[in-house]
Amino acid sequence: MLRWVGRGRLWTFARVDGGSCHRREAPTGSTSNWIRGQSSVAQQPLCMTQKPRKGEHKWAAVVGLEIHAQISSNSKLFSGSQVRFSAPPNSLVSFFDASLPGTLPVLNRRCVEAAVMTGLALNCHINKKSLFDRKHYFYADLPAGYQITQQRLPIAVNGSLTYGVCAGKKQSQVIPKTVRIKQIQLEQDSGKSLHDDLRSQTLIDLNRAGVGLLEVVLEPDLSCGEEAATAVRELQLILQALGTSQANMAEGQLRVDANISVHHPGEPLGVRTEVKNLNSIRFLAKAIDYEIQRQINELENGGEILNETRSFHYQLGCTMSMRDKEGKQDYRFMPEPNLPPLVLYDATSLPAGADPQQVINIDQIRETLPELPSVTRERLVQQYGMLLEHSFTLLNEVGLLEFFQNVIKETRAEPKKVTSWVLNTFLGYLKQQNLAVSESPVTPSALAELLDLLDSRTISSAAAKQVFEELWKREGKTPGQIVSEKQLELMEDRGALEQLCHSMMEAHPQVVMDLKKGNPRAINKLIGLVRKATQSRADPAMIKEILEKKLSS
Ligand SMILES: Nc1ncnc2c1ncn2[C@@H]1O[C@H](COP(=O)(O)OP(=O)(O)OP(=O)(O)O)[C@@H](O)[C@H]1O
Ligand SMILES: [Mg+2]
Ligand SMILES: [Mg+2]
Repeated sequence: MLRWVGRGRLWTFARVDGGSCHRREAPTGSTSNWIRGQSSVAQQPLCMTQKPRKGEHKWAAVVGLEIHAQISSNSKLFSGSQVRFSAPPNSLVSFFDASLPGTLPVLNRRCVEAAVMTGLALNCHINKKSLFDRKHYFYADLPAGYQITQQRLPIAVNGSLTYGVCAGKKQSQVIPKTVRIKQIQLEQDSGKSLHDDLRSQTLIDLNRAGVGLLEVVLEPDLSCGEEAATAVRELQLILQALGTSQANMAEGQLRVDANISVHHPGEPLGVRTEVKNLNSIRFLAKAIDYEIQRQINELENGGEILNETRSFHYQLGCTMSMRDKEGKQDYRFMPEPNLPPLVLYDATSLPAGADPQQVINIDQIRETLPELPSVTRERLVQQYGMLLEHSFTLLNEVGLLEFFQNVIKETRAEPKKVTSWVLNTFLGYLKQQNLAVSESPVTPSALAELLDLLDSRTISSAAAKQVFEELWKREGKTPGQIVSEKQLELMEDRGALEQLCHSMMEAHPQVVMDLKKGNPRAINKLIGLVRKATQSRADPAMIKEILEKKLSS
């Protein structure tokens, strides 16, 4: 472990016991409910349909995001060191990553292909020639004193990202929105500083130093935390579908800087603050909404907004100033002298007889683009007749779409029935116990078998719920075994059911009276009583038919 003594000043290389360094826990938090309005009542975003708070109507908020996504690649952007999360500190560091003199960068082809693929998926123009620059700043986890990035001429520009925000009474309406993408640039990640406040020292881990990043810079088109959260979630799904980044925020593979300002509508944009390193979608939304409100309050009280960098304190739920009010940092950008321009080809420019191993062909990458989340949602709506908001839920929960598709493959039940069981019952149980899809005790095959039993009218839907509950107990029994052990088969004996209906009517003359007086709810009461008596084994439709016949005779 490298030790940085006296935070911010001197630093020396020293070896410390491997076990003495602890990863600072990244703020976690479920991202599962991100689309359903994250903001607390105290921090309502301006863009929502609720009544604005006092003073808010005079202000418009502007949000622009810089999103850093770690590229899924076996090795780093300019060195052959492995890329792996949670490896022992400083075990994945080449001489180049540690900036030893005389080492030179060698561009990783995979990272370039990932950037092109992401650019194409985000409707960007891919620059056939892009350049690398050095961005200088001093920090202990940046051993070279500069980061190689693409400031002057990035690999992709002028794209767009379309996402859907839920609205309406039950949030069941999906409003499509688009945010422009200014550029996507390739750059190196920095190392990690691990602050040990007890011993007043900072430990440096260079495993992350030099990992390839895609910086996606959005134009300031967003207007509140919820919009930002939804856009980032969509980008996350796109990156995961492309396989260009695992984009797991809890593991720091996707980090967001949020630039925020407020202004009076019709007037120029206000001064922006930048809230750095937000690594949970929930906190991103919270931080933005807090910061918007803070700026409004500040300006309403005669104060001014400083162009400063802030951090979000996720326990207190507020943003705090990180750096001095010294204006914009001078990064002393300069061309990277050790890297030539990055040249890409397409059908129009590919030299005849070019070795495919030596060139990167944009058209070829375009052909390998997989189905993107927006297309998957449309397909789900078309193929299975589900509501658009249901397709959103299926994609939002990690692994849920795959689970759904596996159930569909194995069951004869109608897709609508499968959708309802997966989204209501299955997801409901998962949420209640805070489990991920991969941790579910119920497998797709088990649910498919259960739905088949329901479809073939072997069991009633109430009995199916009972079977599901049993499956959830992880006792290793199949739905068929549970049904026969608990004798849950639908009651086929019509004579016995008629008898039961008869005695139930005799035992509850008041309900029968109510029914005769025209109270439509009374029949449900009788059906309920009969079903209870049969432990939900009787078909409610058959009970209803028998009762109606008896009542009219
Ligand atoms: N007035 C504004 N209010 C809110 N966001 C803004 C405003 N002006 C610009 N932005 C956003 O700020 C971000 C600027 O990012 P960019 O990478 O270009 O520069 P930077 O923040 O100065 O540099 P760095 O990469 O060092 O953070 C963009 O996402 C842009 O949309
Ligand atoms: Mg930037
Ligand atoms: Mg910035």
